Amino acid sequence: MNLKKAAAEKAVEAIKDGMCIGLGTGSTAYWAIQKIGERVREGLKIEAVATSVASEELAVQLGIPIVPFENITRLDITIDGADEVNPELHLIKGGGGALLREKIVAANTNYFIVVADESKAVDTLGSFALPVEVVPFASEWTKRRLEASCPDVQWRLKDGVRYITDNGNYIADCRYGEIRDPAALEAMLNGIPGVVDNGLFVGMADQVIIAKSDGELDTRVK
Ligand SMILES: O=C(CO)[C@H](O)[C@H](O)COP(=O)(O)O
Repeated sequence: MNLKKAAAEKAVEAIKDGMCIGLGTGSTAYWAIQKIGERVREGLKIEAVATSVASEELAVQLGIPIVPFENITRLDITIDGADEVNPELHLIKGGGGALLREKIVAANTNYFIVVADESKAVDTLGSFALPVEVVPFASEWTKRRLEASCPDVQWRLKDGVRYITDNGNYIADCRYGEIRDPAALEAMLNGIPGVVDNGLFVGMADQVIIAKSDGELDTRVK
């Protein structure tokens, strides 16, 4: 059974004619975009904004009408994946490098649905390295500031060179081990000059759908 697909397809049931939809990024959001594409081909009338170039390209291929974010005044539902989800529905996101656009879209949506397989459900956030988006200027200085609170900070690489986000920035992956106070850490990191944003999504998810290997869908709401 494809757990990511099961969770994603359940979330897509919430989408209705006339809605503006935020499209997430990653291998779980992929299945949501595929299902939305199928429903659009069957006649569903929606508009969408994407959280990454990759998701936008996929949506266009599938015939989903993409509009510039600036052109819309409301976003009804966003469906996106996560790297970790804790019992309070706080998240780590950004494993796919799209955390900044994902956070902007999630922050401006009326109802943010997170879809995941059961491997993403954790008691305490932090085993997954927290992605922090950093501007290239003085990036080593910013990294040293990150190292003051985190024992293991690594630049994300792609094909042996620094990974560059859709916004032209770097990602520092920060392995905290355990994040006891996600809200405090999120605020502290975003207070460091040179940090654009980080992958902690605190209090943003309205609903989380977790697909379990026994076939059940565990739906949690805020
Ligand atoms: O935050 C993300 C991308 O920036 C993804 O939603 C997150 O990494 C989960 O990805 P996947 O669904 O492939 O496991």
